[in-house]
Amino acid sequence: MSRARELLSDPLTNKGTAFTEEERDRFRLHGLLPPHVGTLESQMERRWRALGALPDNFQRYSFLRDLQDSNEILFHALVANNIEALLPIVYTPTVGEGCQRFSEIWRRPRGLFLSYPNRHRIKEMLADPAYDRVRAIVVSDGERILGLGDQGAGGMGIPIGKLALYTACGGFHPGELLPILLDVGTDNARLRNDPLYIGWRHERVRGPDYDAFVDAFVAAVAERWPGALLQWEDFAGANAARLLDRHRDQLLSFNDDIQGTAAVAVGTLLSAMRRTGRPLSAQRILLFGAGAAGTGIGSLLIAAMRAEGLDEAAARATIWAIDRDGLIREGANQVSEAARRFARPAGEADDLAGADLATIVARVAPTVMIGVSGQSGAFTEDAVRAMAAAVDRPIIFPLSNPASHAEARPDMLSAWTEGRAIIGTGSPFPPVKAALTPVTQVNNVYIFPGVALGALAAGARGVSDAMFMASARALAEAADGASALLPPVTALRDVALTVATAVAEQAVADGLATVATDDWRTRIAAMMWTPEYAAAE
Ligand SMILES: NC(=O)C1=CN([C@@H]2O[C@H](COP(=O)(O)OP(=O)(O)OC[C@H]3O[C@@H](n4cnc5c(N)ncnc54)[C@H](OP(=O)(O)O)[C@@H]3O)[C@@H](O)[C@H]2O)C=CC1
Ligand SMILES: CC(=O)C(=O)O
Ligand SMILES: [Mg+2]
Repeated sequence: MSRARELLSDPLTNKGTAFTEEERDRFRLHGLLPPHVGTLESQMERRWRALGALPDNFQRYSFLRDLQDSNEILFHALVANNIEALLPIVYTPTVGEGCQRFSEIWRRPRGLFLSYPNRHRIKEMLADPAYDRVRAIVVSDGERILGLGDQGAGGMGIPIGKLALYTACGGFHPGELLPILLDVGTDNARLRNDPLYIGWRHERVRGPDYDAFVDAFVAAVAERWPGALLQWEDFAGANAARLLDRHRDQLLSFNDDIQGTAAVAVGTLLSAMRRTGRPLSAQRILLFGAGAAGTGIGSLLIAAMRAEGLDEAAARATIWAIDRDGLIREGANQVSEAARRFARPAGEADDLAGADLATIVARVAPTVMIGVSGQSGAFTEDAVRAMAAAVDRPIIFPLSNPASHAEARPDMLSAWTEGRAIIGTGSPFPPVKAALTPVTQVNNVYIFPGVALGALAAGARGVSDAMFMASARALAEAADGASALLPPVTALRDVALTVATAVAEQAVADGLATVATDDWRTRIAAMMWTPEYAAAE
């Protein structure tokens, strides 16, 4: 291929009409481009108009994915400059539909699909020199995509979307990022029977074969990119914590659904506490959904309360956890080991066996209710009214994604509580006029770009739980002065810098840093890339 065609076909080097006259002369681009020489700004304007003319957000998602695969710098400039409008498209909620319809809109390769039948070729697949610069990876096996369940190879939409935010918020150059999908099959029969499905048509590989595959993947990543960061994303409940525990000492890694979600939830609650002047330890917290996110939030809450002076038992006593078969009680439910930590003592709540949410709420009178169950409408009117009857300013966070799976809609929560509820949602919703406190988007996007940036800046040897606690505290502080509980999404880049600074400082305090500086904020800010064209070479 001629250098001219190479430059145009690689999304990292393609500038479209923005190639200069000098570059057109030098690389023989004349004729392959129309004569007009554009700028990044004029290109953004053209794409912005084209986006506005599309009929719905899914079409916009598809358009943006095409743009990312043809001109990556322009894609990132457009996203970074219009984050409020485009976050709901490249990320939740629209990315959910993007995963469900991934095969339908498949155009060009992006990232790596490591499929089980190719398990003997993992090293070979990672070896491509195009990946020499990789510093951060987001990996999923597609089994628990948002609240949408098993999306098989279509789950690749999530690593792609998360990494777009590594760039928009964390200032990573896209050439340093690699989305990976571990294709171990799918138990979604609709996908397997879809003639257009792009993944491996096989039931999910499980057990020791699955573990051996993931082991080989992790070993290959550690060898290919020593010091790189691996973010685990949207693995199903049974694998999420297990894989993190198994591999977290082997390479720099964290599970976003467990740890990132915990940090954003705790950070948002700490922000609420800073306003009310009441500590976390004075709350009664109801966790609805005790999977990866729920148990992660519960554990970090306990750590935060212990820092406020409570012992483990007293901290646990503030938390009531509900899973699929109701309130978790000692010896009464079939739940994971992580969820068992939140079981209410035997005999304490036997009368709540099989009780619905409204009955549990009436009895517990929670001050905080957090939904991470993926169950749309689970926060019923009765339950919310019962909460509002006992608490002046109930804190209610239906965090499940996408918006269609939220435990309640904020306008309904506000109506049922006469505007008193302090509301946080996982996905963005339209503003609610009647809400006394503006609705906040409580999403781990406030955490993961900064954690990755801070950990890599510090050359950290691991990501500790204390680093997540530091990120939660930094987030709460960054929210001071904001009208909602968190800064607006337009401030996400600054939030990532603040979080990264706190994470790097904590890495030093934990003895995990291999880099030293007395000014982390300046050092990290200087590392953050802004989308702009480089001279063609
Ligand atoms: N806002 C944010 O930043 C984030 C939001 N989330 C969202 O949280 C949700 C859960 O994610 P995650 O924890 O990783 O998923 P998991 O599957 O690990 O956990 C979901 C838990 O909810 C339980 N559950 C299912 N149905 C009910 C029910 N009717 N009542 C009570 N509990 C129920 C599940 O039980 P069982 O296993 O038996 O089905 C499971 O334990 C998703 O929708 C996800 O999008 C996740 C991460 C970040
Ligand atoms: C936000 C996120 O990570 C999730 O919903 O899974
Ligand atoms: Mg996730």
